[in-house]
Amino acid sequence: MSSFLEISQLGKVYPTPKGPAVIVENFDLRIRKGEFITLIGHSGCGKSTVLSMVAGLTDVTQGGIVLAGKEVTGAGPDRGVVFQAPCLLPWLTAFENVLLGVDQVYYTADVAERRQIVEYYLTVVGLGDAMHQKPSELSQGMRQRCGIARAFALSPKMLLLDEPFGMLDSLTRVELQQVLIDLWQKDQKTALMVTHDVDEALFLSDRIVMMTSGPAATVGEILEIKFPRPRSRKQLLEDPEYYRLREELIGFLNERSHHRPARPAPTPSGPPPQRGNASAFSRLMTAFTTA
Ligand SMILES: Nc1ncnc2c1ncn2[C@@H]1O[C@H](COP(=O)(O)OP(=O)(O)OP(=O)(O)O)[C@@H](O)[C@H]1O
Repeated sequence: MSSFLEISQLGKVYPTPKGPAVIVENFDLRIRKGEFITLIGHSGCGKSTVLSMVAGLTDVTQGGIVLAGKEVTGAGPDRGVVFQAPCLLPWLTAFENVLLGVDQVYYTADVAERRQIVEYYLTVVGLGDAMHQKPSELSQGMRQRCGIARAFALSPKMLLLDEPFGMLDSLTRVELQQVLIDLWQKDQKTALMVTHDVDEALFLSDRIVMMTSGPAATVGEILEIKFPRPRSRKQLLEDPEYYRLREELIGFLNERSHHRPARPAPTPSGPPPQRGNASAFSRLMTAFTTA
């Protein structure tokens, strides 16, 4: 398979007062152009650390990352990052926040073209009527819509999303999953996203990468999600295959993620998962039935 992103033998060791903590070890993953990959695993296993190394925001201790044939050595506009909370500048409007990056990336385009790009993405994410409001005048969901618009407007080669819907209520979460996947499909982006939510992963992904629990977390299993696109949530929930895949994911998270050789390391194991998978499913079902 030809890879767009190649993560090879990736490792991360953090210095701690008790000595070096091996967080991620021998993490190998190849992602094709246009794929949507989610990373799932127990809280504290190292998902964000992997994403952050791909974003170039955290140094790599071992191994390497190659994006579109070029080694990742730091952050850059070829990777659009969306975090749980979209760091917007509070004194600028949503429009100006997105324009800030667009001005840098499309510096050869004229002003009207740049404004058109910003307006287009803010409208597509549903902020057409609120684009001239400041972050303090926007709801959490609207701010996250702005963060998504900003990431896509910069036309990155790859989208990196770290639990982008983690702070949203279930209805908004479901709405924004749809916004994200529609944009991803339209712009034909390659995406790597961290999530705790198995239903979110099943709805969005081409493949779900299950990470083993730390210390020294790595790729445990990879699940292929072959539901046709565009996906309808209703159809997924009526498909027995959905529940089989869901069982497999939960089974891995409950048991198999721990079944790896014990490795003495000075790091404490992470805290228990913040969101139970069963409750994530209930939230999704509630969102459906109340939508
Ligand atoms: N700068 C750092 N220095 C030392 N340890 C760190 C640092 N950053 C993260 N860690 C540790 O690395 C481990 C993995 O953290 P990370 O945030 O990548 O996990 P995660 O799987 O994304 O967690 P969650 O699902 O809770 O967001 C944790 O034990 C964390 O405490």
